Amino acid sequence: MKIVSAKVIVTCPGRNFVTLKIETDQGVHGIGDATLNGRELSVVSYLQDHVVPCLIGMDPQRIEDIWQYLYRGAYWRRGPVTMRAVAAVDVALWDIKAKMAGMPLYQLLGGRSRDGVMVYGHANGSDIAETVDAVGQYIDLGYKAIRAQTGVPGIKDAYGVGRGKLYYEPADAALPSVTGWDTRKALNYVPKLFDKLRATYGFDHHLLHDGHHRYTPQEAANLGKMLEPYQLFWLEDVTPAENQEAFKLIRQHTVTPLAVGEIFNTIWDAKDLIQNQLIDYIRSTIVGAGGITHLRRISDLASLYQVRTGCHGATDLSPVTMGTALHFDTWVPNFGIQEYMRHTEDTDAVFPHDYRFEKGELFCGETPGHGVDIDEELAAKYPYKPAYLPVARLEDGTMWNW
Ligand SMILES: O=C(O)C(=O)C[C@H](O)[C@H](O)CO
Ligand SMILES: [Mg+2]
Repeated sequence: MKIVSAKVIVTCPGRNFVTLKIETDQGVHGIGDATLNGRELSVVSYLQDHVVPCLIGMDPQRIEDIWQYLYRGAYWRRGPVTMRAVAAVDVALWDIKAKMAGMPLYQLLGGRSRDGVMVYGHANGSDIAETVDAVGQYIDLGYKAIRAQTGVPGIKDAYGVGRGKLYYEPADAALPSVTGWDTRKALNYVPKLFDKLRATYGFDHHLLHDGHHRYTPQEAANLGKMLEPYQLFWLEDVTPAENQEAFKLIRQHTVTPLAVGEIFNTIWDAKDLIQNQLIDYIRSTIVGAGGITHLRRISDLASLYQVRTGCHGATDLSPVTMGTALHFDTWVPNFGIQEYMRHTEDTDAVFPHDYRFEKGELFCGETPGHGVDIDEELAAKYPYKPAYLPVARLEDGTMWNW
């Protein structure tokens, strides 16, 4: 069996997506997601110019060997661009293998560990009252777990506050828009949100919050401690994870569960945090961390330390990643939760899929493969549009972490 073509498809049905379609001499094709939000074309070039020429003629059944070829063989390892390209190939090959076997992907991974996959949605509002209402709407939709982000008085365009109700899309301008940040204001305001949420809705639902890399370790520890009475499911990315020692300080001061890893690319980014039991949930997902082949290694390491998975699932991860992640979540023994930001109708039409939402859970389908395809004719109607993630500055103009 041979790979006869590998095509990179860029489409923007409301936001940009990069998709790799691999075709075989047996007429079976597979697709993988390669989207890197705000830096999409770098992965397009990596794939088109440097990966596709190597793939033609290879045996698509040799998933592990091709993974090693692309990872070791490049000499330059890791990084978001490389690992997204590797992920796209890997997922397309798993899709092909599962189609050839006539099985939904979760069966190939080892079969079902659960019926449905608990997801969390994103509730947000410009202030506490609006966010409390938004959380109520998610509860009404049947969600069991909800991430709550609020605008903070005095902070311009605080992280996580969208414009529509169920949709949130931060990559919104042809050049990065400038948002603000003020830790003091956030530390005074965010705990009040969770106080109000628990007073309004009680403790039956899981609540989550994303610090989006904004706090110093000491501030993060303080926030975690202040949030303890509200029993969060997790506090995410509360400080940047480049310096993983920082998490020791946070851990010493709070029992609020910690989640990290949506910007990690490999097991090497996560290894120390996991082995030192400094986090409770690992956020890496299929497209970010080298596909099924590599994410499986990360989750196996995590399982040794009772760290559970919490795959990233923002809108910049295409339905291909979502569908694949759901097969992974359905199998993975140490599953925690899956993030679920809904895609727009236009996106869903470009990527026909068989997963479905019901009562706070997502269910992968039984179609052979990962259950997601691309309508190339429709995709061609939505040409690429430059769109950047915002940047953040403090009040005095200092650059901060968005
Ligand atoms: O979904 C989350 O938790 C995020 O932090 C979303 C990220 O900002 C988004 O994926 C960036 O592209
Ligand atoms: Mg996040």
